Amino acid sequence: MPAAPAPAPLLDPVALNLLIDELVEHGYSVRPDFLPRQVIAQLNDELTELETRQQLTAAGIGRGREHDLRPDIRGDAIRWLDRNSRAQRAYLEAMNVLKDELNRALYLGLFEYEAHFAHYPVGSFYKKHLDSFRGRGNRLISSVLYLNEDWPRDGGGEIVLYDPEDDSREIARVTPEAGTFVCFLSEQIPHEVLPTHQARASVTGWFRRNSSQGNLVDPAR
Ligand SMILES: O=C(O)CCC(=O)C(=O)O
Ligand SMILES: [Fe+2]
Repeated sequence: MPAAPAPAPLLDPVALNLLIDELVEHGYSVRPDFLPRQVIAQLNDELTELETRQQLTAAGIGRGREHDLRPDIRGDAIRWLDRNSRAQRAYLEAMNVLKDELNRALYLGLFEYEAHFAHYPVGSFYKKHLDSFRGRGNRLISSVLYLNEDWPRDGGGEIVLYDPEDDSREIARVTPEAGTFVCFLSEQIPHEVLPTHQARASVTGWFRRNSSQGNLVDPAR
């Protein structure tokens, strides 16, 4: 019996290498069409369904006890991934492959990935921020996967990345088009989400290293 053809890898090895090179050289990477279209479409359907059923929660800022709702700073609604669908598992599997590659190339000692769906309603935004405070954070690499197909030119909602040395200097502006994957060094790259003129769907996640302080393990969220 002829051997069954090997399934296509979830991540294209060439794209993976480009991502690592860009991350090392610039501190960020932008990769279009990073995952199979089907996975993106299923994640988008799942998020639409969660939104329709009102299963998303207004996002806040700060972690643990310092968590606070601040609609003047961020206006998205989120839900953490729970591996409850095939698409989520495919996505998390791809992030696991990426984590191993990052560890191999950058010796980061990453061992955990956390991610949530995010829905930005029309008019919402996320003001300029860092995902991790210098020295204190354990989020090392941030990732965003966009889910909206055919994002219009005037749709707004771009992510803007800024120079770590001068946070008024824009270094990249990316349209949130389905399949585009953005990642960057959490402790270094200030970024923001510009006001969106369309409902905007994404999966945001972080590769983390868990740092214990005394007996306290950092709260994951
Ligand atoms: O959705 C994006 O483009 C970025 C979101 C973000 O910065 C965050 O959730 O921390
Ligand atoms: Fe962020």
